[in-house]
Amino acid sequence: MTHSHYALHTDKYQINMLYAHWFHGTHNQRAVFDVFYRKQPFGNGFAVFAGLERLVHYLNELRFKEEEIAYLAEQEEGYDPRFFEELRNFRFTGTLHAMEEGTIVFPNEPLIRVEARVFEAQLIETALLNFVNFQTLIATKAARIKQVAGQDRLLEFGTRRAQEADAAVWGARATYVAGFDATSNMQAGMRFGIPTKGTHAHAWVQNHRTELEAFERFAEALPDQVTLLVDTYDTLKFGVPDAITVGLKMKEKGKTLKGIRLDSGDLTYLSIQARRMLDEAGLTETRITASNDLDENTIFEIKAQGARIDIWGVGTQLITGGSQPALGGVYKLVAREENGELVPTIKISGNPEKITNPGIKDVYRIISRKTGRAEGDYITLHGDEDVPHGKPIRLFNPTHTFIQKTVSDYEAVPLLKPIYVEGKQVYELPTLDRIRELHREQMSWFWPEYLRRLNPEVYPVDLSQKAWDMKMDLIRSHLEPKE
Ligand SMILES: Nc1ncnc2c1ncn2[C@@H]1O[C@H](COP(=O)(O)OP(=O)(O)OP(=O)(O)O)[C@@H](O)[C@H]1O
Ligand SMILES: O=P(O)(O)OC[C@H]1O[C@H](OP(=O)(O)OP(=O)(O)O)[C@H](O)[C@@H]1O
Ligand SMILES: O=C(O)c1cccnc1
Repeated sequence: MTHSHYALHTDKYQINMLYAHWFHGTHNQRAVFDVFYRKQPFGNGFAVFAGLERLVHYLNELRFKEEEIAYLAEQEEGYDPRFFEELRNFRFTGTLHAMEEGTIVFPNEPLIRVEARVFEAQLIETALLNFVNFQTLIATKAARIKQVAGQDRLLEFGTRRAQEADAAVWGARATYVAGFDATSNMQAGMRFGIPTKGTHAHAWVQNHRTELEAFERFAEALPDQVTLLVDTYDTLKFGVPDAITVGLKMKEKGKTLKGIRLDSGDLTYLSIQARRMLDEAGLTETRITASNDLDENTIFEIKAQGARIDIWGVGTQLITGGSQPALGGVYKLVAREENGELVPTIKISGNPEKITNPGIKDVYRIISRKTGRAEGDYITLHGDEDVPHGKPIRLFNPTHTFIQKTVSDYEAVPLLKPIYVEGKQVYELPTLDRIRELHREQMSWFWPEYLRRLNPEVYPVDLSQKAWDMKMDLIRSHLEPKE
């Protein structure tokens, strides 16, 4: 979990490009990069942006230390030692705009825009994508689970199955951004102020002669926070009756058995039976938690079957991304310095969806004043166009341009916020609770058809006419034969 080697948390090709820029004296030229992704994760209609706080920590701490420089000096590339002087003075001095964490985001729009010396902008690519791709993926998975869970409580249980320690901690934070209620990870709790929850393992029961003895001793030790795991031997025959025995004894002492946890078998059937047994014993306040390889699909299914589950503990499928192990976010050069001016650049591909959107751009969310709902996201050229305020604008799909609509009477909400201006952090990181609130507000801006888990409608993300014209001009200039 150490952050001390942040500067080398990068790919070798970045160092080699830094070196080659330095070698040719072009390292101070400015460059602009956009971060975006192309394909929705999990077939979802949106993603939940996360990773900014980690990125800010990284940029603030980014320095080359002597031991890192010594390591670079050993490399087979044989870097000129004068290059290391440049690295010793390395600081992030660039300007960076980003979406706020918790924002609902869509493919092909800039989530982050980095404008810096190419020397800095190039180095940070790898770490930036590493943070944002992972955290955005996990926040999006959490949002899908939150959507099916409704008012039920959601606990993040994934640490033991996460892809190592950082993923567990920052992943837990990402799930909280998107609506989880608590985590079992104590470090995430302490560092980020996320509520923590815990029941007990099968080992506790196995460590006693009988299940009843195990339950009694656990309840004696933690009388105010007891949730008993009831499936070690036989859930309905022994586990629930033993829990009821303990719950009734606790009641006599004025205490409440907070809950039981089901961790195997048919969770619908077992929860219905367990609820009936608890209610018949008068333990109506005892809540039922379920766990066991759950995800949004099993939770949806189990709820639809009429299960009586109040709390869902979700681990593996959440913290690893389950069916989708990575978000394919990319970092693409959109402008470069030439004769002191920033000029747009493009990456052309045979696949129209892979052609990049050139130039320095802003993103606005167009909110209808009449409905309060988002009509589409509108990408403009920075500084080139008036922010559209009230004037009717035409939204057209950048790949399928015949799909168009005109929108008037709207509010244009800028989504890219200044985070750094010339190396100075100008954005105060919000509290995690504020981020959750922002996320909830944002969800309420969208029609349900864009948010649904299965076959969602595609939300429009459109280029302004000028941004579109620039793209077309650049494509033409690259594809026309040169004299
Ligand atoms: N009623 C249900 N409908 C759909 N899926 C369910 C239902 N109940 C449980 N599941 C899910 O079924 C999957 C596998 O459950 P299964 O019964 O095979 O394993 P298990 O109970 O853990 O087995 P074991 O008793 O060996 O531990 C889990 O992902 C679980 O969440
Ligand atoms: O199934 P997940 O969604 O990943 O949720 C976490 C799982 O981790 C624990 O099992 P494990 O077998 O590791 O330990 P235990 O002995 O406490 O059950 C817990 O009981 C859950 O089943
Ligand atoms: O508290 C729990 O029940 C728990 C925590 C982590 C993993 N599985 C279960």
